[in-house]
Amino acid sequence: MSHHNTNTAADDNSFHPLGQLGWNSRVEAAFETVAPGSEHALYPARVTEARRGSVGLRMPQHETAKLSPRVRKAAEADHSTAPTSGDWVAVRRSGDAWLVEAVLDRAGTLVRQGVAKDSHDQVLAANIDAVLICEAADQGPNVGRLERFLSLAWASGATPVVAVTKAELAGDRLPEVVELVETVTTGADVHTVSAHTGLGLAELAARLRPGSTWVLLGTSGAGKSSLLNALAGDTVMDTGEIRDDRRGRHTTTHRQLIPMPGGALFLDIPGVRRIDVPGDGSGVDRTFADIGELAERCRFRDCSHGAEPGCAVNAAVDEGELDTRRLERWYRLRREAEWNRSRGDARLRAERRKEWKRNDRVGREAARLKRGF
Ligand SMILES: Nc1nc2c(ncn2[C@@H]2O[C@H](COP(=O)(O)OP(=O)(O)OP(=O)(O)O)[C@@H](O)[C@H]2O)c(=O)[nH]1
Ligand SMILES: [Zn+2]
Repeated sequence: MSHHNTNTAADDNSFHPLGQLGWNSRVEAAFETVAPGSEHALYPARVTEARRGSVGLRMPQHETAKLSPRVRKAAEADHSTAPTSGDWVAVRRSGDAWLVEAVLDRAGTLVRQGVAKDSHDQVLAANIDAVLICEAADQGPNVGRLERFLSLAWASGATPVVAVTKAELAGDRLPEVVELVETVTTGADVHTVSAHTGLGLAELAARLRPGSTWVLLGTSGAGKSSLLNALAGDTVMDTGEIRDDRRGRHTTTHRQLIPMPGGALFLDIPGVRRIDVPGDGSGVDRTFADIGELAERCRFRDCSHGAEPGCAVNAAVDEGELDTRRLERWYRLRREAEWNRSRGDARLRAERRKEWKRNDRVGREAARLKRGF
């Protein structure tokens, strides 16, 4: 397959030993903020896999590193600071082992909100530039699901790109499917592709800027693995049939940071299918930017788009420019985002209360010892 890169990298890092892993001037600057002040010799590395208490790394060779006491403690206090897939870290040698001394400042992060009351937000992937959202042409499309993936992607700070996969299976319905997808993908580009026929692959490959880091989102069976294999021109991921047939990984090496021929990288992170809307609501706002624009034209600044006069949102619905179902989904996702945030706040409050109680106890204990009884 040929690869045309229409976009040029902001800085050419192909000469750098870590250039193949997405090293760039931003990461270099982040590294420079921790390295000189350290008493140890520090080396930069990229996390490919987060495990319990340790991480898999590329530097550029594969290594495993444990967390330094400081990084471990910080992670215990705030889970979101734990090194995660895609993170750049500073490591040092300690005997035979590598130790993660610092997690470098992140750019885009894909965050899954804690679901249980006491669970923390989980950073699924760090330093991602783009999210490729896959939606199969023969299964809907499910626009509500797409909006959720888009909200998550926008909130990450990365650029979402939508792939309508398995295009050839939609037959005559394809234009209709793509049109429907486009009604909910304001601001995101849509590519119609087929891993089987090769349709649209060169155009999509052209989007994969060298050194950029991508994450795949999409429901099970959407064709993510097949698409990645087709883009790579190689079997880099197991696809549905193989998994079903052999109940094991077929690919020779399980690579979590998968290099594409053009120099882009795909982070393969397990368990990204369960999607909750990020609490800050910014992702939802970006996803529904079309409605946001309409709302700006309402007569009242605080219009609730109910029965108010001069409501531009309702006018758009009346004129058939805005689907009421999309409007309802916008309300629902905003409510969810709001709810998630308040829940997060409640959790923070509870944590703080616990900490105060602990400090109180420690203080009382110290006072008791001082009094000598
Ligand atoms: N006809 C056709 N089938 C496809 C295409 N892409 C993928 N498939 C099939 O769709 C099924 C699911 O594809 P996968 O690539 O495994 O899907 P996935 O999104 O990686 O699935 P999970 O790993 O479960 O999330 C497989 O049986 C593929 O062969 C395509 O372009 N055309
Ligand atoms: Zn209004």
